[in-house]
Amino acid sequence: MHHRRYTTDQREYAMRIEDYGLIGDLQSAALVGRAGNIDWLCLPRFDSPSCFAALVGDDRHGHWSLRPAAEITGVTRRYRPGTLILETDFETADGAVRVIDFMPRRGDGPPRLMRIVEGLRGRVSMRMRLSLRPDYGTITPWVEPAADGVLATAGPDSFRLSTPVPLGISDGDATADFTVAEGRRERFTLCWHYSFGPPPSVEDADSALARTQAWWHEWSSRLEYAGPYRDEVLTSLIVLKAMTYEVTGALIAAPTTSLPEDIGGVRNWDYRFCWIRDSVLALESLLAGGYTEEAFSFRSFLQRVGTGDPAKIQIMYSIGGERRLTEFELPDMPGYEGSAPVRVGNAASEQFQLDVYGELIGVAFLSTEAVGRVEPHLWPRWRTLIEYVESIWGEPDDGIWETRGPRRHFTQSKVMAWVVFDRAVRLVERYDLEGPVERWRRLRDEIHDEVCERGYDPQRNTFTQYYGSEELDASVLTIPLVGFLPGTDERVTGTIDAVTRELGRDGFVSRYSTSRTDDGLPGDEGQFLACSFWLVAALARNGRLEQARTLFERLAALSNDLGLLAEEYDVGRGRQVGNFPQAFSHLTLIGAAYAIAAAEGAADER
Ligand SMILES: OC[C@H]1O[C@H](O[C@H]2O[C@H](CO)[C@@H](O)[C@H](O)[C@H]2O)[C@H](O)[C@@H](O)[C@@H]1O
Repeated sequence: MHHRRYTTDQREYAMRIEDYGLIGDLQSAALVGRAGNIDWLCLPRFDSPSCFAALVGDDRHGHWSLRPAAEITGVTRRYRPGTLILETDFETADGAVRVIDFMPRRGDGPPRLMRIVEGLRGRVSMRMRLSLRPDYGTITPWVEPAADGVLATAGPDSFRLSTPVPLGISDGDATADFTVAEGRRERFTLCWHYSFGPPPSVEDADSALARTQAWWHEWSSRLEYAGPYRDEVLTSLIVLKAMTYEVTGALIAAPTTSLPEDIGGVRNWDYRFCWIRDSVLALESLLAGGYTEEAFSFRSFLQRVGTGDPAKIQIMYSIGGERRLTEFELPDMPGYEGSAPVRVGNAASEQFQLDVYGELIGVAFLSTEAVGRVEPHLWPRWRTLIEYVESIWGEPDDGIWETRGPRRHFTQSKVMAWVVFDRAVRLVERYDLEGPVERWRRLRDEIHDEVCERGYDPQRNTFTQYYGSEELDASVLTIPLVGFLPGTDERVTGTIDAVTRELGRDGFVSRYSTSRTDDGLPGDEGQFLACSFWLVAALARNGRLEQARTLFERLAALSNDLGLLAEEYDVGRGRQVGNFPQAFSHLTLIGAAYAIAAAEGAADER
């Protein structure tokens, strides 16, 4: 298996997933590699066709490289504290340079990606190549000189590169060779606009940098969390914020498509959509951190997309709220390290997943608790949804992992149906609302009894994947987290032990066994980081605080040098795998830190 390689004249760079950093402007995002290569960017939205897709292809599919021309002897990088402004320092024999990469928030302006090269020491020769290949690498734009740089046009898209550095044009690319001396700066601004409209005016890079930094600082300074692992929590919240499409309030699961869960395999999916599950859980983390604005903006998104017949509610939407996410493959795209197909769209959007109703009513309950009242126009909508769940909770579903195998009575799905009626009863009781509360109490208790009987194996003292199955599934680790059973219940203790034993690898856990569960797909996958963080939270609630801390720290150590986590970790290969960075991993990291904080608080009180 080969790594994707980056060549300069002297050296090849292998780009692992963790070699990338994220920058973004709350409407789209780019991945920047350690070698100064931007290999992924979609404009104008997260889910637009890419203009740089070397990440899942090669240099022919678009990239923007900016790095020393001579051999690089060392690379260090970091985010400016509390921001998404990335600084990469390159050491060479002739001196050192810093490349500052960021995407300023748009306001009324166009999408921009800015790169500032700063001389740190000596005089360093730099090489730049901007290779725009719109529509997932299928088009080479027409590139021509413009007043302050070049203009590249392809169909509806125009890109303007503005810089004082003299540019060349070759093979549809813009190129530059230049030298940066200590204390000097060179600036590059890439700006997108519709080719049929006028080119927008460009803000100067230094003031955009100052504005972007001030905005992120202000946002980060609002974090209301003083517990353990604060730095990791803040980084994760910044990642979640970066995945918020601020125009509509939707959140994406990850900014990439088709980074493989199994390197070389087919488990490659498009995550640039708004899953109700992932978004609700992310918002619970944002709410816990004191970020209420995002929660209410997402709630408005949900109100818009969820209008009408509750039977038509989808498990995911596009970030604009569109419903049709038709899945197709890009046959000419080789895939990350040969992991084909590269997919666009997501067929799981048509699945039936019972847990999403629990997440919806769960977040309705939480946001109500945050403000202490139910706005009168919301209760009729929530009640309609709760009544709809009365009619469907007994059906088999596709489950939280949205497997492409048969529908089942998944245990975790039923637990989330219990959440619907549990929160419904609490809403009526606490906020004096109208509703058939007696009927909901009975249903809540009926589902609880059913799960404890049919989703539980008394011989092995563990909850199982689905009714009557002997298979395990790490999703049942959420049982104590949603309040279905107390954390110290012996069935929870048994489930933690069984999942660790049977689904664990080197202390981290898989979602389920891909060989024993029919998920409709060939191949295997890595250890699912969200499940491993759920294990941390379950351990903390189970009174095993030391074990929880140790596992948290081992998981946090898997993050890259910038604190970013993909969906999974392949223990065998010692590499991050799956889409990157992934909201699910970061939001469960936050939940795990909060669970440890709560358990520490409880321990202090004893
Ligand atoms: O395992 C097959 C499925 O994998 C993806 O789903 C996973 O990602 C989602 C987004 O983070 C998450 O909500 C879900 O729980 C995960 O299983 C993929 O999106 C599906 O199309 C695919 O069937």
